[in-house]
Amino acid sequence: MIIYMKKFKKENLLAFLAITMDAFLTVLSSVLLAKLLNSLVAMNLRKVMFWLGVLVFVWLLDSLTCIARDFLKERVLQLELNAIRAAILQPLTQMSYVEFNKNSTEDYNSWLNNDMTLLYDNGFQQIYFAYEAIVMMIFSGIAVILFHWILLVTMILAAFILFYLPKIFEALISKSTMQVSERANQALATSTDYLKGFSILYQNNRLDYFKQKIMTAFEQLKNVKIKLTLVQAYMIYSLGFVGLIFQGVILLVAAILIIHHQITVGVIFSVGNLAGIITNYSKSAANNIITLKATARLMDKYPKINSVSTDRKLKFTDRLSVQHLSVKFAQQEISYPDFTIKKGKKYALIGESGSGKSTLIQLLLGNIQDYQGEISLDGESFRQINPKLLPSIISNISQFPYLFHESVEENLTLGRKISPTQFLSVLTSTCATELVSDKRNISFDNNLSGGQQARISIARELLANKPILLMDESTANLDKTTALIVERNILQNPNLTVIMITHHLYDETCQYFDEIITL
Ligand SMILES: Nc1ncnc2c1ncn2[C@@H]1O[C@H](COP(=O)(O)OP(=O)(O)OP(=O)(O)O)[C@@H](O)[C@H]1O
Repeated sequence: MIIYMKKFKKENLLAFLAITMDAFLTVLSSVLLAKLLNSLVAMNLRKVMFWLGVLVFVWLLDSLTCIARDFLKERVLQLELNAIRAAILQPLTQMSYVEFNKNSTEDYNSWLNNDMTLLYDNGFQQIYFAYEAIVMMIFSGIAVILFHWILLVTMILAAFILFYLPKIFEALISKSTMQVSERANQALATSTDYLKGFSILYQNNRLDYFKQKIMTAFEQLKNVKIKLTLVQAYMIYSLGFVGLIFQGVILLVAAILIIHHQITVGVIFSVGNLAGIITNYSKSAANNIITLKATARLMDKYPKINSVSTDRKLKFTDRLSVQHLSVKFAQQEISYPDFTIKKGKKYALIGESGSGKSTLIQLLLGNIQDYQGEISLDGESFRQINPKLLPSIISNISQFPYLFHESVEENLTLGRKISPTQFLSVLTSTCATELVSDKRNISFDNNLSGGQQARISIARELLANKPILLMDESTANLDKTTALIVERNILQNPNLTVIMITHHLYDETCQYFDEIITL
């Protein structure tokens, strides 16, 4: 967290300055109370009026400082949180698909949302609160020494005990914070899962089950949150009690000093105030630091930036070969026949359901790395090639297109610069020209047919202009006439090497395949 605070040095400096100013003015107003009370004891109305005026001015200044403090703190807090979000996302832009899948999308979502709320409340805020507590105590200490050194010694003793007492609770709070983060992750994953599957449960009259599943996850979250609050409350209120005892002791010391004419009567007001500041802020500083330490641990789980460089450019010049390839899952082992995919040729991949067609696609994409046998690209083993490089030469069109809730155009370009000629040629070959003429700027919100979505996802991959194209039942959602046109255009493209999984080999397109691989 300190690293992120250092990133915004100037902004933090201003925020800390405003906090310091507020602490100074708060303590100053306490000291001024002594002046006011002493004037009252001396029955001097002019002086009372004067000190009251000064006090009101200090309060006004303090209110303005508080507005500035809140603004500056919030601004830097938001900058820091977004910098952490960027640091969570950065490694994702550099990792392989296998590494990305080590965590679920719900995990990532939870880190970017739930964890940021925890880091905001129990992390960064606590640093600013702790700093506020420390400067309050320092200023109060300076103010107290103006009255009598014995008061300062008593207050330091109180502050010391109140600061170290909460250590007893540290481990418990740390454990409870981690539990809250984990349960929040799980609740988010469950609610996302059941909300996505709402239509299935609706059709099956199982909406009670829908509610019950989501609520069970939130019940578990509720329990750990209550536990965390309870542990924090035990700490805060037991310390509060000890703090009150110390305030009593400090007032007693002040009373003894007044009786012995060591300090004036008016000081009692200020001492009461300053004792309150010191005891309250010393215990809250301890609480802030413990909560902060517990929360900072959250950041350990985020992926770190992988420093392996990926400067190498991968090329496909001749062939992709598979030899003695097999992959083991818990329940079964799938073995593949040997085959060679030659540059520019077209292959149909057929086989019964469960024979391993989609698994082969995942192997060729480098998304499964635990396999036996050999896959090689132009004679180089896949095991020697960084899997992150494979997407630069291989496109994959799945049977289940995913469209972002953006315009059709953005779904096609994904922010890439594409020449109008290439754009038009790809859209024509995928029978998708009408989509860009009519719906180019509409935002996708499940308002396109299955066939339209499929055509957009096919066009999107072709626009990437990569030499190898893997298709997993990609035209299954299209009517036969359109499917035939799209398939034929792809199969007739001499620049593409195509491996097409299909359950229906049409006579019309059969002639374009160079080989049929049967699993
Ligand atoms: N990640 C995995 N973990 C365990 N088993 C898996 C995994 N992926 C696939 N399988 C199993 O491997 C087998 C082959 O699955 P795959 O999806 O490759 O078949 P397919 O030929 O594409 O089937 P279909 O034509 O029905 O789509 C199936 O029995 C499946 O259960």
